[in-house]
Amino acid sequence: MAGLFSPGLFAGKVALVTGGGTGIGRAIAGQLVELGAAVTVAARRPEPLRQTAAELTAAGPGRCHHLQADIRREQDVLRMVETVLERDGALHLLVNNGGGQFVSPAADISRNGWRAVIETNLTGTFTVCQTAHRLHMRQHGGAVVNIIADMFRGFPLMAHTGASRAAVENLTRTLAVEWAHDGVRVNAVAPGVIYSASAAANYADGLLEQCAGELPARRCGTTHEVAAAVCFLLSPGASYVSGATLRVDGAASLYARQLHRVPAHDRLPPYRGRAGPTGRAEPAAGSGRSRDREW
Ligand SMILES: CCCCCCCCCCC/C=C/C(=O)SCCNC(=O)CCNC(=O)[C@H](O)C(C)(C)COP(=O)(O)OP(=O)(O)OC[C@H]1O[C@@H](n2cnc3c(N)ncnc32)[C@H](O)[C@@H]1OP(=O)(O)O
Ligand SMILES: NC(=O)C1=CN([C@@H]2O[C@H](COP(=O)(O)OP(=O)(O)OC[C@H]3O[C@@H](n4cnc5c(N)ncnc54)[C@H](OP(=O)(O)O)[C@@H]3O)[C@@H](O)[C@H]2O)C=CC1
Repeated sequence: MAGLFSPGLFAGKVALVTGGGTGIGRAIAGQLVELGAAVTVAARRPEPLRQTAAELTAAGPGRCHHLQADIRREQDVLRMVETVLERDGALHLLVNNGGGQFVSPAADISRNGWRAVIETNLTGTFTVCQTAHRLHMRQHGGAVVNIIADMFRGFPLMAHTGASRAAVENLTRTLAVEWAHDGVRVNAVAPGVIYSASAAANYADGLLEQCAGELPARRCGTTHEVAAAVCFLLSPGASYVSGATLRVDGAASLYARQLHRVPAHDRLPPYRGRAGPTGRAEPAAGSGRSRDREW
């Protein structure tokens, strides 16, 4: 992406990227460092964080620190934001990218599985936003980008992530209004199917490759394409953009194909009003059989 944004665009800016050790978060942190920011990447596993911070700092011209934190733990979030403020003296740019889910029919998601995803994607994102605002942005302004997902038509087989990401989109709009007078802009980026090592590993059996040929773009997105959108929203070029969701999906959210295919069935009989002259209901439209189930 070299050359897309002005060199030094984020010089003197302090950024925090959750989930910044891998995949999309790493690409976002990389572009911010390339544009001069002092970035902290935070997540649970220390090794990817350490490696990312070392590689990005070596590449410069900005620098990258790392910090272990679980966004589901309030104390971790407080320590994370306090550490950035103590070390770098400010927090101008926040990217809530840390998150995850698993593939499961809604009927089979355990209560704990549901809670794990909601607490990570929704409550974790809220806690980080609220803490960053309380400790710094309320007084000094800033820009926030929340990473969500393509849940605009629901998210069959990932109900927990669909619900949590839709909630974060709504939260984004609320915060954009509530925090406007503090000089804080809050936006969301909704990636479509993005090729990351984690996505490839978690969506097994070549699912991503299979998806690629069925997307309008005929390929998956790259982590760098998501990062470029995030950098735009964080930049002064987006100074009048707040409460928006930018879809980075090559039009996939407008296209019919989903992870889940509805099997052939005739379980949704039509309502036909009063029975006809025979007193008997007509057969269901489009079905050779009449199920005429009532409940
Ligand atoms: C042609 C177009 C078609 C479109 C097709 C689109 C397809 C691709 C779309 C891609 C969209 C998004 C992609 C990504 O986000 S990729 C990268 C994100 N990374 C991850 O999601 C990481 C993997 N996930 C996790 O780490 C976990 O799922 C979790 C988020 C839950 C992490 O929580 P935690 O570490 O706390 O997890 P625990 O192991 O403690 O489990 C907590 C409970 O959750 C249950 N669980 C966890 N994993 C699964 C699973 N795979 N299946 C079922 N249940 C799971 C676990 O059992 C615990 O519950 P119980 O105590 O009740 O057992
Ligand atoms: N790839 C895709 O197609 C899409 C991805 N997304 C979302 O974009 C984000 C990045 O995804 P991607 O880069 O593909 O996958 P990754 O798995 O590489 O990124 C998720 C990151 O979140 C971190 N994370 C997870 N749980 C927590 C937690 N409790 N506290 C702190 N950090 C946490 C992970 O690190 P660690 O496990 O060490 O904590 C990891 O670095 C995720 O939120 C993902 O759901 C949305 C739509 C599509």
